[in-house]
Amino acid sequence: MDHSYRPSLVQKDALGSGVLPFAGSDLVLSPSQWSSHVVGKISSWIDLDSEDETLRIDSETTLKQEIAWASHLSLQACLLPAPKGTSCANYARCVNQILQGSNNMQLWLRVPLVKPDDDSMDAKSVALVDSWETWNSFRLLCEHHSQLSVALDILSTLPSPNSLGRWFGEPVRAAILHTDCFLTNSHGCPCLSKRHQSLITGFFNHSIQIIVSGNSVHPKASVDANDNSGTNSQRHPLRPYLDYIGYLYQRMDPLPEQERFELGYRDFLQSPLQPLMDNLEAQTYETFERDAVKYIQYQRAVSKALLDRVPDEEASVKTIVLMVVGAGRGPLVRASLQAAEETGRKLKVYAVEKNPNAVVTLHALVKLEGWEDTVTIVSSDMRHWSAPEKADILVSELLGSFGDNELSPECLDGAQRFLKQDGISIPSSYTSFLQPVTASKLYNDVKAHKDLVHFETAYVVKMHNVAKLAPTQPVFTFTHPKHSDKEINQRYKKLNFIIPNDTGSAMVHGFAGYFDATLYKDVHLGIEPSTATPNMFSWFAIFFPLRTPICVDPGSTLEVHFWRCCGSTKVWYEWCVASPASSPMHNSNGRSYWVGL
Ligand SMILES: C[S@@+](CC[C@H](N)C(=O)[O-])C[C@H]1O[C@@H](n2cnc3c(N)ncnc32)[C@H](O)[C@@H]1O
Repeated sequence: MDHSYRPSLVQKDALGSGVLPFAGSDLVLSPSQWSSHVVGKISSWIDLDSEDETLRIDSETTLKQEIAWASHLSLQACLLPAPKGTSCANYARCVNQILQGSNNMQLWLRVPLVKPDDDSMDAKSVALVDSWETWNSFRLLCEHHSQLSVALDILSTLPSPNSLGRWFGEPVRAAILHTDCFLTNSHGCPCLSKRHQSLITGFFNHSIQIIVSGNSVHPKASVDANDNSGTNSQRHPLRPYLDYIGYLYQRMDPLPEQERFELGYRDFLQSPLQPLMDNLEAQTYETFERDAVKYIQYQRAVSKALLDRVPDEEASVKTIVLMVVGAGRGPLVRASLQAAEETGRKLKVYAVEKNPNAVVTLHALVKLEGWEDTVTIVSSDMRHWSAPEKADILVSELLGSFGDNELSPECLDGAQRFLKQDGISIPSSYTSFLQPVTASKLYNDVKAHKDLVHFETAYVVKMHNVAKLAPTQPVFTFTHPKHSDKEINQRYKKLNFIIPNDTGSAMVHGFAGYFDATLYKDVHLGIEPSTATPNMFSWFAIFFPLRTPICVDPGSTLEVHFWRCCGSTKVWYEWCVASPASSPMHNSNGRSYWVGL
C-alpha cells in the first residue's frame, strides 16, 4: 500500500471516542452508546463521496487507494457513494476486487431511502429509481458479499411502512439523518415527525448506527451550540440534533427480561432438536420447564377436558385415566395433577418416556412429591408400549417450531392404540404456517458453509433482522385422534403469496415457519405471529432457506410448494419456488435434512 497517498477526505470520529475533531463534520451515534444490551460497535468510518466530486467511481485506482487508506487508519467501514447510471458495473467490478482482497473493511453502499412511486413522495425528493433496486443490483453484482452493507440517507419524506419494512431484512448498518429532516418544536429546537421517530426506534432495535449530517438549520440549536458560558463552548453545532436522537432512545421501553435473555440468539441458526432419535439433555429440559406459560395453557386444557368428561355428580366416584406421553422430567404430569385438584376430579396418571435419563429424574420427582399412588412411570417408546388399560385423555407435547417437525404425528399414531374410542387428545390439532422473508444475514450465514447440505436444511432461529414480505399462510394440519387408519402423514401444499404493491421489489431469502396448536376447544398455544401465545419462549421460528434468493416484484405472486415426506426410517420436507422464477427442488429424497424415526 502506498502510505504517501492521503485522500482529500475527512476522517470522521465517533462521538464515543470523546473527540469531536472537525467542526462541521457529521456526528455519529454508535449503537454501543445507546445501551449495553444493544450489540455492535462501529467507531469510525470514512466517507468516500468527496465533497469536490473528484472521486470518480469508475477509477479503480482512486477507489482502491481510498479504501487502502481507510484500512490503514484501522477504520471499520467505508461509506461508498451510490453508483450512478451506467457506471454501476464498473464500480461493482472494482468493489468486487477490493472485497476479494484480504482486508476486512466493511463497505457500506450509501443510498437514499426513497421509493419513487409512493403516493407520499413529493416531486423534489423523487429519485429516478427505487433505491432498493440500486442496492439490489449492486449486491447481486457482488454476489451477496457479507462485507457489503447499506447506509441509508434519510430524507424529509418517507416511503410507505411496507417499503421501509423490507430494509430491516437487509444488512443496513447506518442511517444518515439530514438536519433538514428535523422539524422545529415550540422551543425552537429540533424534533422529528411521528413517522421519523418510529423509524429511528426501528433503527435502534436493529442496532443501526445513526449519523446526523448537514448544517445546523435550527437557530435555537445554533445559539445553544455557540453558547460561550463555559460548558457549551466545545459543543458541536449538530449536538442538539444528536441529543434529540439520544432522547428518543431514552424514551424507549426497556426490553422485557425474556427478550434480553434471548439477545444472544437473535438471527443465530440452530439445528432443530431430534427428540425422537436423540435423547434430550438435562439443560434442554430445564429450559422447557422455565416456560410457565406453556404449562398454564396445558393445565387449562386438561381442566376443561376433565370437566367435560366427568359431570359434577360423578366427580367423587369416577377416576379418569390420563397418560402423559413424552413426559420428560414431569412438568405435564404436574400440570395435569394441578388441573385435577382445581376441578375436583380424580386422576390416575401414566407417565411414558423413552429417555432413560429423564426417567431417572421423573422417579425422583414422583417420590419427592409423594405421587406414588397416582402416577405410574413407564420407561418406553410410546409407539411400542403395551398399555395395561386404555386412556381417557392423552396429553403430549411433541411439537417443533413447525408443528409436526419433531414427529408428533408419527408418535401419536403409536399412542392412539391405547386411547379409548371416545378419548381426548391434548393437543387435538396443530397447523404449520409459512411466510416469505428477506433475511440477508441468515442467507449469508447459510452460504458461509459453502455446501448444498446447509442450503437444504431447516434451522430454528430467533428471527430479528428479517422482513416479513406477506402474511403467513397455513401449510399442514394434523388432528388427533385420527378417525381413520387410512389417513397418512404425508402432505403436500401449494401456496401463493401476494407481495403488497406498496412494498416495492424485495428479495426472498427463504421462508419463516411457525405453528399453532389447539390443545382443547378454545385453549390454544403457538408462535404464529398474529395469534402467538404471549410470553411463551419454548419455541423460536424455523427458517427454510433458498439456495438462490428470488427477487419479487410489487403485486406479484410468489408460488411455493412444500411437501412432507415419510420413509421407513425418516421424515423430511422438500420445497421449491415455481414463480416468479423456478428454484431448484430443495432436499430431494431428504438427501440433506431429515428427522429420524
Ligand atoms: C419436547 S419434550 C417435552 C417434555 C415434557 N413434556 C415437557 O414439557 O417438558 C418431548 C419429550 O417426549 C419424549 N419422546 C419423544 N418421542 C417419544 C416416544 N416415541 N416415546 C416416548 N417418549 C418420547 C422425549 O424424550 C422428550 O422427553
